[in-house]
Amino acid sequence: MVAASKFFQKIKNTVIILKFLIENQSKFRRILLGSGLTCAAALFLYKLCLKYAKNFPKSEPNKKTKSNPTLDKQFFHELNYLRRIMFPHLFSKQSFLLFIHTLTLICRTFLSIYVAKLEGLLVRNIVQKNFLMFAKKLIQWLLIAVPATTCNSLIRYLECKLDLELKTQLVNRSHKFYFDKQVYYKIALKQSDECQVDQNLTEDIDRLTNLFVHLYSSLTKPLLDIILITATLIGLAKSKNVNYVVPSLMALVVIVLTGLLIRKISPKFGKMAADVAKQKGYLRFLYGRIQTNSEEIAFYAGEKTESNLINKNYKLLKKKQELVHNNKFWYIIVEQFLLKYVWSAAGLSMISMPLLLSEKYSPKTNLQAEDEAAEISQRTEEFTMAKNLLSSGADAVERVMTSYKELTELSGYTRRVYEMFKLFETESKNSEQPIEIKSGLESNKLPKGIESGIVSESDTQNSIIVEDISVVTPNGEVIVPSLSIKIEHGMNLLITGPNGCGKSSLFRILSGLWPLKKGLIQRPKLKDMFYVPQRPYLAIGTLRDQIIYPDRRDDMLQKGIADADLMNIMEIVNLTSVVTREGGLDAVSDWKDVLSGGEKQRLGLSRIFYHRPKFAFLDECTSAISIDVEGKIYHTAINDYKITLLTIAHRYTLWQYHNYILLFDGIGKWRFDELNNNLDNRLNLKQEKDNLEKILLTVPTSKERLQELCNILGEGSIALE
Ligand SMILES: Nc1ncnc2c1ncn2[C@@H]1O[C@H](COP(=O)(O)OP(=O)(O)OP(=O)(O)O)[C@@H](O)[C@H]1O
Repeated sequence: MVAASKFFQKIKNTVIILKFLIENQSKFRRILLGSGLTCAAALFLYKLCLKYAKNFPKSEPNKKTKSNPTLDKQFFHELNYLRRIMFPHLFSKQSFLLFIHTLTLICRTFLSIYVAKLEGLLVRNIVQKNFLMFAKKLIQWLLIAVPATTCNSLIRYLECKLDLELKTQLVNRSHKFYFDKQVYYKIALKQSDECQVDQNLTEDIDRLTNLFVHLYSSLTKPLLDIILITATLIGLAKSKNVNYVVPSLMALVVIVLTGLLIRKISPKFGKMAADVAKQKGYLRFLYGRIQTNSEEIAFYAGEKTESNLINKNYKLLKKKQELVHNNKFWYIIVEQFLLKYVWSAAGLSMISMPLLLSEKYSPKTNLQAEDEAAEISQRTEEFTMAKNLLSSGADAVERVMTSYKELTELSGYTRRVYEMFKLFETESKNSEQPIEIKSGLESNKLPKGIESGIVSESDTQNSIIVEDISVVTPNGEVIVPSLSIKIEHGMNLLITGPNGCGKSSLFRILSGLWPLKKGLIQRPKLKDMFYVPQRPYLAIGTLRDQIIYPDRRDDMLQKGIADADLMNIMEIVNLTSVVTREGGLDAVSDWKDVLSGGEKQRLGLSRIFYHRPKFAFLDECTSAISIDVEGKIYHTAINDYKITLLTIAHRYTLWQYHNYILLFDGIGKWRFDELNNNLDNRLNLKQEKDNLEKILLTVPTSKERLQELCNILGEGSIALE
């Protein structure tokens, strides 16, 4: 109680001193004193908040070496990179929309000033009881509402339109990169939680353009408002011969100090936004995996493991989002205190100052009652107008300041989208394009100075020539150091060897999916080579689309192929019953789920009869097909369609359709032999080898059992000696 009374006594004394000081100073000194006190209070507040800012909940420390997205040089560089995509040139549609948007924003500002003036006149006429003028101004007020509301709606419409246009620009450019030179595949190879292209392509681009357009409006219009309103207020003060320098300085000091403070205490919203987006992307990736592998997971009853993983990651996302909300909670308290209350106090002081302190507005003793009424109404008009203008100005400055939060958020999305484009660019640059040749290329004529391997392709090439190539995985692991083979058209090649010896990798290199690190490949163009994997990809669309993939119906018609031809193909692969069952070639279904494993493989094989390539790479694509249908397909492909088959297979039943064999030993060596002459003999030897392998594999367990029996019987054994 004693302390409280002492505190109030101190305040009372300070007020008395201040009152004394104010009353005994000239008006100019009073103004100086007022602004000095304001500055001191602002500085005090600044220091207080800085102290508080030290205890501000900070975001988690960044474990990675990568810099956090903030408003630095890097951010402006990244934004400029994206700006060049969003606004391709000065006279683009996007620039035009931005121009119109800016014009509308300018119009809106002029309208605001006009409305503030009109409101002042309305109040003046009320105070003067001038009904006629009041009614006239009221009609003017209603009339101006028409362009004002149109302007407001137009601003929002143009914002949405611009947002959509900018998004389209970014999406188009990213699709161009993504699908060019099979960048999507190269990115999938390095798929990690660092690289979330699907999240980048959908949510991040969306948020980026939203924030960009929103920030443009909430920065341009307020800045324009500030300039025009300040000019109008100064003009008003000048016309009334009122001191405007001190209030302006006061406003400047308050704005700068609060601005600095807000910047200082602002948490790293940019990094937080990027973290949340990344975590969302990862969660999305996990959900996607469950959908893709639902059957396998269901067979294993792996729900618990999967749900644990998802729950764990959801908790992480929740934690990251909570961090943002907690930071926003504290930040908004300080922001609102500074921008709403401190500013209002400063604004009220600024407006009242001319009225309270100016000589012009001091009460005059010798005025007539009528003159006094006129002066009061004029004062009211000016006060109302100044108050309106000032509050619009304060709103504008507040919007600029609160944009800081969004600006840091924008930096987060800018970083993510920029990094996605850079990744696309890098992968696209790293893709080696085959050299197109008209006649054969010999290794002794290879261009000098090229360290990687060379792939050459031509329309007339009727063979696949592989000269001293290395089979190297994208991780740089050498599987086969040197391989040289020549496959002429008509030489059906069987490729075999243990798991992981590089069979499929050879196909990947021949198809250009993996880069060739060493050696020379001469091959036909990709359209003359067709790959059929063990699990064929089934596209979204009709049954017809599955057979002709990746062609579309238009391409099919252009090639002069009719549905009847497709039905013939279905006959070869024994799928006519499926066409009938599913309701014809136009039937649409989720083919991945409605077809059996064997049906999917047969559908995958039907594509070689549609595309009729020179060479077909068949990668264990008949493992689920019955032997008779497999035979029919191979027979038709080789004899009727003259397709040269390169088959990876472990099944002996397929040997008979091939005349050459490439055998990998699994430790980097290989053998290339003719199969025709000694096929039966070779098959017999192979079977004998397999049988012996089976027997020898059981030897250790047989020995153990024999030893046990000897122990029980108390006898010895010659086999154990
Ligand atoms: N995308 C990849 N990135 C890195 N290494 C890979 C990739 N794909 C395959 N490999 C590795 O390359 C090696 C050869 O794989 P490949 O698929 O060619 O084997 P394969 O001979 O076809 O085996 P299988 O008979 O089991 O299909 C394996 O050790 C495998 O781990």
